Formats: sequence, C-alpha cells, structure tokens
Amino acid sequence: MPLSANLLPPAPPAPAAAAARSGPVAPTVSEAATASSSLRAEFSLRESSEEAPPSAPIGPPAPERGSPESASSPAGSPPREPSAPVLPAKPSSSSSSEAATPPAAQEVQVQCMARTRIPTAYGPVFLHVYHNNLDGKEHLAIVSDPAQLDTPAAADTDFVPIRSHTLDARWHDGETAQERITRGAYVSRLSGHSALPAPVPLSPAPALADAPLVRIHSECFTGETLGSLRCDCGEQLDAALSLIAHSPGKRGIVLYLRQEGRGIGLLEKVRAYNLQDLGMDTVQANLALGRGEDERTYGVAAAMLRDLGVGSAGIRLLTNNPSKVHAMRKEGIEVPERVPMVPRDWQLRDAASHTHALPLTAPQTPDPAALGESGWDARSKGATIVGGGIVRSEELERYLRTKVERMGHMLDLPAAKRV
Ligand SMILES: Nc1nc2c(ncn2[C@@H]2O[C@H](COP(=O)(O)OP(=O)(O)OP(=O)(O)O)[C@@H](O)[C@H]2O)c(=O)[nH]1
Repeated sequence: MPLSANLLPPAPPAPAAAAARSGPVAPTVSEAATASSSLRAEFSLRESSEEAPPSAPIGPPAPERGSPESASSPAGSPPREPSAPVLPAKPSSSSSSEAATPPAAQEVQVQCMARTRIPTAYGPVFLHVYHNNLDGKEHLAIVSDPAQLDTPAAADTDFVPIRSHTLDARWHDGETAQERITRGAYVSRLSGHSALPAPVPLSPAPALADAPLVRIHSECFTGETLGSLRCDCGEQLDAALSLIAHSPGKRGIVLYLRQEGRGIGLLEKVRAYNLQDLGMDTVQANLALGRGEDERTYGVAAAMLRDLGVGSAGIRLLTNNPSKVHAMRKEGIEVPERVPMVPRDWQLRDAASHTHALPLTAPQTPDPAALGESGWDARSKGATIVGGGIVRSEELERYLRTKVERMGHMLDLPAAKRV
C-alpha cells in the first residue's frame, strides 16, 4: 500500500539555517542555557530533554519553591520523590535583553537528589543523581572511593571521603534515618544488617587534601550504548573509570553531563552524521546545521565538583580538550594537572611503530596482550561498553584527527602509519 501524503515525513530543514528548523523543535542544552530568565528562575525537577518538549514533562513534578514539604506529589497520591531542600529562586524577568544574557556561573546551583553503590567491572562506584536550577537535566557524578565502604573506624584517619554536601545536609526538621539512608546519605556498606545514616556535615563541605582524578564526560548515546565506531566516547568513559580504578586509593570522579552531541542534542547529532557521510567533518557538520562547533557549558559541572568537596583541592583533569581546562579555571576550580587521554588504538600504534605497521582491518576486539591482564579481566566481566576494549575504524580515525587538527585537542597524532 502506498504511503498516504499525511504519513510522509516532513520536509527536512535547510541545513544552513538553524533558525529555519521546521517542526516543533524542543530546547537543546544550549538553548536551555540561554533561555529566558523566567525559565531559569524555575528549579525544575522534571527532565526536559531535547526529546521531550516542556509541555510534556517526563519524570517527577517540580516542587513549589519556598516550601520543601510541597515538593510531594498531588493530594491522594504517594509522594513521587522525597522532598529536597529547594534552591533559592532567581528573580524572574521577561526582559528580552536579560533573556539573551547567559546566567552568571555563580548563579548555578545543584542539589544531589540520591546516591547509590553500583558494582562495575572496575570495582564499586557511587552514582549520584543531581538536579540543578539551569537546565532541568539529571546530570550524574560517578564517584570512585572504595574506602567509603569500610566501616568508619577502619578508615584511615586522614581519609576525607568524596561525598555530596547537598545530599548529606539535613533536608528538613525531623528527617528520619530511613529517609537519609533511602536517598544514599549513609556511611559504610549498606546491607540488610548494616545501615548507618551519614552525619549532617558541617558547612561548607570539607575540602579534600589531594586533587583527585576527574573526567568531565559528555553523554553520547551512539558511542556509549550502541558502541558506534564513529567516535571514541564509549572508550573514553571506560578508560576514565579504568584509570581511576588503577590510581592510588582508586579515588576519582566521572561527571556524566547530559550534553549529548557536544550540546546540540541527539536529534541534531543524527543530522550532523548524515552531513558527515556527505564528506563534512564534525565541525563543518555542526556549522552547516547552524549550530556552534561545541555548545557545551560547564557551570553545572563546576558546581557539582564544589558540592563533592573538590573546589579548593583542585582536580587532575582527564582530558585532551583545552576548553574544559579553561572552563574549570574560569569557574575557580584549580587544575594542577591535565592527564591526557590517548586513544587506545593510537597508543597501540605508537608502540607498533617501533616494530611493524598494523593492518587497518585489525579486529575490533581488544587484544588481551595489549590490554594487560587486568584490562582483559575487566573486559571479560563487563557486559556493556564499559569494560570493553579498543575501538578502531576509519570513521573514528577521521573523528579523532578532526579533534586534533580543527578543535585544538592536545594530542600527538600517532606515529604508526597503517598499511
Ligand atoms: N555534534 C557532534 N557531537 C559528537 C559527535 N561525535 C561525538 N559527539 C559528542 O561529543 C561529545 C564528546 O566530546 P569529545 O570531543 O569526544 O570529548 P571532549 O569532551 O570534547 O574532549 P576530551 O575530554 O578530550 O575527550 C559527546 O557529547 C558526544 O555525543 C559528532 O560527530 N558530532
């Protein structure tokens, strides 16, 4: 049966004009970041992702400001989430000049809503779910700090755990131990026999003595979930967790920011891929869509790091991207060290350049010898991309070279030439 006219997809938008994008286009991260100040005044607890327009929110309803108790769900239904302390409201304004001004970094506030232990191929981590007053997205902090699983008495005396100040704070008078434990404000290992609520911390959050390894990672559905070989995002997530797990004390943080497609969102990234298939590189494709080459912002990331106590100790930042280093320093987060993330394939090729060139058709599966015993162990345990190995493809090679040659990423191109 032929497709009837009203089942046909809408005409594609003109690539060169973002303003001409047709159809109900939902806000992206960058649009959210520069949205009107009246929108910014809302501390929205709903998820207003690129895929879900604000008129159809997914997730828990926003609490009313000024009344933590009123954060519960409508009368008659059970509360959909515990009432959290509510961030101070920002002045609302409909002035267009104010609307065009991005919010100052110090205005960004975050609230860790919950934390839980996740056993991974690299050991246990604590997943923290954050809300913020800027973009309505649930950004994540993945904290590795296995000493926190010890009983407090067994912990080293100098031990300053990486913990969220806003999570551990008292949310309301009369808060119960069960409430604290349910949201993850507990110490030691939680079990059916052991449940110790965390003490309410002093203010401000205690500073860590050392600068932990930190990765500020941006969401990539295609790379991390599908294992796409167009990019190395899945490998980078895996590499960050692996590097932290192999560092002294295994302490570190991976911030997982919901800034899909360098901030343009999944929909636009998918369009950009089609333009890349026509011959554009990642930068050209973004620009042809009328977008910035990179629309990410890092104010929320900095606020999350401060909440985790690393504001003054600084961070050892796992990145090749100079913008992230600059952004952190601008936010007042010290970066005493940048730790490069060399693609595993390039590491192998550099090593191989001393012996022989690798064929381009080399298998995509990791080489146990190259990964080392621990890497191979991790791979065999990992069921998904995290715990995976080396990614390699012609498209990935183009993607990586564009980052170095067009985006200023601080990486040496590999010495080994393919045959
Ligand atoms: N627009 C666009 N975004 C992409 C593409 N491939 C991956 N991404 C996104 O790029 C982001 C990851 O950025 P990278 O440049 O790999 O890493 P980085 O964070 O800038 O830099 P490093 O810290 O050095 O890894 C994620 O949000 C991905 O979704 C692409 O072809 N086009």
